[in-house]
Amino acid sequence: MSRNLDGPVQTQMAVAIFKSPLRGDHYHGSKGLEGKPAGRRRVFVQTETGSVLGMELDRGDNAHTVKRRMQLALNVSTEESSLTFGDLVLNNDLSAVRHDSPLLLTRNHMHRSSSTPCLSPCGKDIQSRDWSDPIEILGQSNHFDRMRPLVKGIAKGMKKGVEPLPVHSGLGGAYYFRNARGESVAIVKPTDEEPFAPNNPKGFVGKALGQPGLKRSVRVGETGFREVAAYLLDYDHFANVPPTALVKITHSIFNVNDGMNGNKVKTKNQVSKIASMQQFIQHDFDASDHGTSSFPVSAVHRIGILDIRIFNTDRHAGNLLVRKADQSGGFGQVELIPIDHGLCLPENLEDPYFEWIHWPQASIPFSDEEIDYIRNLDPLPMIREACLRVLVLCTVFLKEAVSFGLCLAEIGLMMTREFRGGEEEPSELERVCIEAMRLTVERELSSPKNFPKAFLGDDEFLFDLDCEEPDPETDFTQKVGLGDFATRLSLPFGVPNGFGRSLLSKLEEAIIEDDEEDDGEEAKAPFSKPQASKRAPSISKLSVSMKNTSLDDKVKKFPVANPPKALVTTSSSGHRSANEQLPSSPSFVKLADIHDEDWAIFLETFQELLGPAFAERRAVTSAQKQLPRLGTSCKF
Ligand SMILES: Nc1ncnc2c1ncn2[C@@H]1O[C@H](COP(=O)(O)OP(=O)(O)OP(=O)(O)O)[C@@H](O)[C@H]1O
Repeated sequence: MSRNLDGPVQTQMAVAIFKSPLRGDHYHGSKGLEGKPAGRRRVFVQTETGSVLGMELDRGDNAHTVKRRMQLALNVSTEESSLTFGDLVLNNDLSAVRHDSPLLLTRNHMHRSSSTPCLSPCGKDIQSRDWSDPIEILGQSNHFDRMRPLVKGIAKGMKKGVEPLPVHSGLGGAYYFRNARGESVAIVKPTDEEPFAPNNPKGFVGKALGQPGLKRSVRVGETGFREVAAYLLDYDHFANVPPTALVKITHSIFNVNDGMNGNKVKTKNQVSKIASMQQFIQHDFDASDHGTSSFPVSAVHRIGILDIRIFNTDRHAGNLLVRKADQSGGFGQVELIPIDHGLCLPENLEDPYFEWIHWPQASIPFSDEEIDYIRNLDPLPMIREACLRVLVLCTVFLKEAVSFGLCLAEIGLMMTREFRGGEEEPSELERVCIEAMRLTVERELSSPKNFPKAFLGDDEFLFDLDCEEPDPETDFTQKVGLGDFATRLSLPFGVPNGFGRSLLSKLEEAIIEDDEEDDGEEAKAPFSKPQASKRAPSISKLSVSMKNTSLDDKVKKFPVANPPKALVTTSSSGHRSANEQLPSSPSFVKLADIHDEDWAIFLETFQELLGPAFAERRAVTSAQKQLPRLGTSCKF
């Protein structure tokens, strides 16, 4: 991808979700998302420390005028700052910005650390300069209609002085907002109070918005939009995700740290935040408190289908609320409500977490209705490019797996990484991606004119295009083998006249050097733009054959980091340095590194490779005789 993912400054809030009203009644993707923005639009500008100002844009406004208003209203310096709208840096023209969009204002060229006082307002009365209502839904979609009565109810409650209740569980700041009768009706999670975000109230601080967060592939401040994305992607309310919207909300309950060391500011002023707001669902337990055998197969399947599609990295039992269907107290069927989708749609493939993977329900074949639902799915382009690629890939994967006849557990297992001897290995899905990347590269290399595109930006050249004879010692194609899949597929990986072979061997040499240089680098800047020389390594990691993969040792294993749950169990007292605490999960596959022009060919190749991979998975499942026999005859 040509886009710079070196994100803190340039790509903060994934807001393409708001580019288009989503089609309300259907789950097929909308291809033509662009619409003409109106002349007058209101937007919500957030600083990287979380302060938010609503403002109305006129046709003649530009990035400079927005910055100027921010400076006047919040008394922040806007020199050397960038205004961004999702992946787009707004240099001047604001025509791409749509009504009700959140924009982000960040400082350039600044090392952000826990001690960095980023654009902070200096105690001015922001609210007197902000014309917007106490709660405003961001984005226009009829999917948010279900939130409107809720918002009204909360506004009435606020008028009557009903205070929200802070939620003590979880790592992020969260609040139950209540209606005038004092009933909790929504859970609100401000984006700047997420774990490690500047205003986290539980001591997990140390990052600016836009930096890698609890999961390296999910930036701080962007979990809220994922919560909304999960709701919007839950077409037909199939998995039962509670209605969720992004809001701009003003209240004195919210937490503000002093911007330097995470200490809470004592005076409780009204403060505006951008937050996810989700309908509060009355429930009796969560799935960690309850035997799973009473969970309906269809509920598990539906949630699993969503999790696979959105590559959920956080489906632990606590994120499944359980409500007794029979409120009379009988121990009958229950309803499952999936919550907390802030860590779905990572920018790179990670190790997902699917609590349901070993539940017997997940090994029951999909029903006809579920298969129909999956067949009709179409990825909806509505989010940051890198996450969109994960969504597209996972939707294709799900559809193909179901056509092949795999069950939920098999699909989930293919996505899950293995830990051997305390080290992490790529999942089967990642191996297929790696192989597809390799074949894509080889296809590119078979066409000399295209060579630079596979690895480099349009104006960057890394290797001499000389034409040496292939050296069997260094011949990359021989060394890595093409794997069972490639040979079965008869893809055009042959490289004419030794030309590409020579290039490939050079490439591998460069990769090895580069990998050596890179060690440690990535940990520091996981979102840094892949430089020409840095794109290759992720492609090099495809030095695998699919089965009994002999990955190069350098890329094969990564020490297992503490999973995020380890953080959950630690006490929330005291401040956590994000750098100390962040788990370091390796990225074997960076979909964002694939050049735009190669994406389609990669996807096609990926799809072609899936059949053999599914067959292997099926063979493994059949061989696992020790598993309990599961089939449609199981009773739940
Ligand atoms: N829609 C909802 N309805 C009712 N209760 C909810 C809802 N969403 C969350 N909760 C409650 O709030 C708690 C915290 O929410 P959530 O897990 O989403 O926060 P979090 O800070 O992201 O947590 P974690 O750190 O575990 O990921 C949940 O354990 C659950 O009890």
